[in-house]
Amino acid sequence: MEKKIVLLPGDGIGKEIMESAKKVLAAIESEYHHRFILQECAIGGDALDRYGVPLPDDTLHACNEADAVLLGSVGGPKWDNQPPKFRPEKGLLGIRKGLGLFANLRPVKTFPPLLHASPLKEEIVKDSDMMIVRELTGGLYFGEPSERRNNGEDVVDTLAYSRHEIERIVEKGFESAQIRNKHLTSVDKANVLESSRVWREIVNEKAVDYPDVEVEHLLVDAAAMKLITNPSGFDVVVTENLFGDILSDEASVLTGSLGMLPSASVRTDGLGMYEPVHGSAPDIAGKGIANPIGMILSTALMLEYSLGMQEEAKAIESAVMDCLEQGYHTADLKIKDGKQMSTDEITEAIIENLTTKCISDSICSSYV
Ligand SMILES: NC(=O)C1=CN([C@@H]2O[C@H](COP(=O)(O)OP(=O)(O)OC[C@H]3O[C@@H](n4cnc5c(N)ncnc54)[C@H](O)[C@@H]3O)[C@@H](O)[C@H]2O)C=CC1
Ligand SMILES: CC(C)CC(=O)C(=O)O
Ligand SMILES: [Mg+2]
Repeated sequence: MEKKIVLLPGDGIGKEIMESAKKVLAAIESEYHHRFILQECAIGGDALDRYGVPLPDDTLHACNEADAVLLGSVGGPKWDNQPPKFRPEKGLLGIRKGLGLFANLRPVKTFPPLLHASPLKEEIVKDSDMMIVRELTGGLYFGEPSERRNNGEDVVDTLAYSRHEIERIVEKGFESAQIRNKHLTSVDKANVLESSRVWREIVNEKAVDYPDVEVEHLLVDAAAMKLITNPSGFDVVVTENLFGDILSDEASVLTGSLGMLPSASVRTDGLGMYEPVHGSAPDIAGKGIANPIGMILSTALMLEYSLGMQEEAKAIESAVMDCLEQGYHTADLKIKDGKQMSTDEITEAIIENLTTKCISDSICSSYV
């Protein structure tokens, strides 16, 4: 198969982990005889430095023409004092909105070899397996007005949603629950926010169309607590943009590191942008120690969801698991034994597992 993929490395460790994704894609190409046409484009601070804007038109155009998009991460202290329109994060928000990627799917599943790497007790984290379905193109991150007033004495941000925006993400949540364990937790702040009360009404209306799915409503503060006291009680979580952003970073603690979590940002026609959950990690950027697993698993999600390569995606996931079982890990995972590796070393270890598995299982031959 021939597929066109746009790569948006971005800033900080985004550039480093994108190199890992490229190596994994090259291994998949050679093992499965595919051809990936890769086009690298600028976004975030990198785009600001090179073109003066965080999302150049050419980048958006290239992404629209592609079969899928892979993103590293954006942002960093260098651009923190830019005016709002010229912050790297505006580039990320702009590409999500520009491509209409309204649903951000963030799977959170613990890895058996890493149960002891979580700061939470092993018996608490051990059966965690959830999908956070986060609304991605509405809410506080996009609402207008968003500005300082009266010489900075007052400030306003706006949380706005249309019925349509809520309906489509809630439907995505129900659909995801139907193919998983048929339990949907809708997270809101309906005791305070009008937008949450409408959200809750829409969830209850939609529930009629999905009688096989059990629905539960949780206020976001209680959800944050339950996420770390009883994480295995969640199957699918559907929530608005800001709550989903915060809860997914919190949920990453179950796996041992924020660097482990992948995500898929999708719309209805199959185009998707795939990105790790974490940011550009300026504190470790340039040291060669970033954990590339969230990025590599995002690459697997891209193969599965946008490129129709389920077998290849499984091969990557199982190579990652093998690597963790062999005791290999990066410095962010607090593990006493095992072997600590750099970004490049662990990428090579994953690729070694991928290619060895391909040869020994002969799973690739059917794709020749
Ligand atoms: N999707 C994106 O591009 C996102 C961008 N950001 C941006 O990233 C910049 C830094 O934000 P922070 O709050 O520091 O969040 P962050 O997610 O970049 O880092 C938080 C902590 O997790 C660690 N970490 C994150 N990913 C890691 C990895 N793969 N391997 C090892 N350790 C990892 C970092 O070293 C840091 O200690 C900001 O400019 C922010 O706006 C933040 C979140 C998402
Ligand atoms: C940098 C933000 C715009 C987004 C974020 O933190 C995220 O999508 O996880
Ligand atoms: Mg975030």
